[in-house]
Amino acid sequence: MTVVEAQDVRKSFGSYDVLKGVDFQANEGEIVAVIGKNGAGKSTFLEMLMTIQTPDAGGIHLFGKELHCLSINEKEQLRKQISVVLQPTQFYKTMKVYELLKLFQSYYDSTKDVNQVLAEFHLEPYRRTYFDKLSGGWKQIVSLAIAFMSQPRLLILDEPTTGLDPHMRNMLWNYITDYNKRMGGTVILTTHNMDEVELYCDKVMLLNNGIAEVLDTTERILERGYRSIHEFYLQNVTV
Ligand SMILES: Nc1ncnc2c1ncn2[C@@H]1O[C@H](COP(=O)(O)OP(=O)(O)OP(=O)(O)O)[C@@H](O)[C@H]1O
Repeated sequence: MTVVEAQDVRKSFGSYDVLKGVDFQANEGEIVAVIGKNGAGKSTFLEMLMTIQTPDAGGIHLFGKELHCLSINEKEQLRKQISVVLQPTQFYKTMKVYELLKLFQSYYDSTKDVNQVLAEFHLEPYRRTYFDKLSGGWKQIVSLAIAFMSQPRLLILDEPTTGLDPHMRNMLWNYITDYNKRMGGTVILTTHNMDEVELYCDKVMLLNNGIAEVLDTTERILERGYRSIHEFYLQNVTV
């Protein structure tokens, strides 16, 4: 089943054309990496899938529904099936880990038990720690635990592992791949780490000069003769 489909999506900020006609597709159960250099428009594209930005032209279908045609109410229903991990905002600072999970449990009307979530994510030692006092890695783990409170069909992650040490990165990816396998959930993420793309992602969209220059499986990209996804990136993206 197609979960996300974008056709000829365009977006400009002033005179700067960031996306010049992007085509994209993600199917149920796929882990898809959106890659490209700084400023390529990766976050802008993800924000459209999150329904917080609208394209200037082109269409986006989520779960078979064209976003442009939905009422506010229908959009809200659709958002319930999506979880996102963004950079945490100011308000997280003043809350303890347990309080944050409790808060999102009620926002999402989740049946998940907060104590169970704390145990699953090895967060028990930090339950009374203020979010702001956690290391960058644990902040990301808490953000992911929050995202999973709603048991989403689609998970969108903007640079989830940036700045994390190898163990924390590994832990985060274990949660993501486990969710993907257990629930058949679709994951779309941005990253600058090409090793992670090769290890964990089924599919890659390379954004370059405002278009999706490549949209293919990691397997097929490597079959073209690249020794790694890292090499593929370096050969296809100019500085
Ligand atoms: N709201 C906005 N107003 C004006 N320009 C914007 C806005 N949002 C993004 N941009 C510009 O659009 C371009 C694409 O930004 P975006 O954050 O999508 O890129 P990115 O590929 O995610 O980059 P990075 O890898 O550095 O995070 C950048 O030049 C950015 O400055």
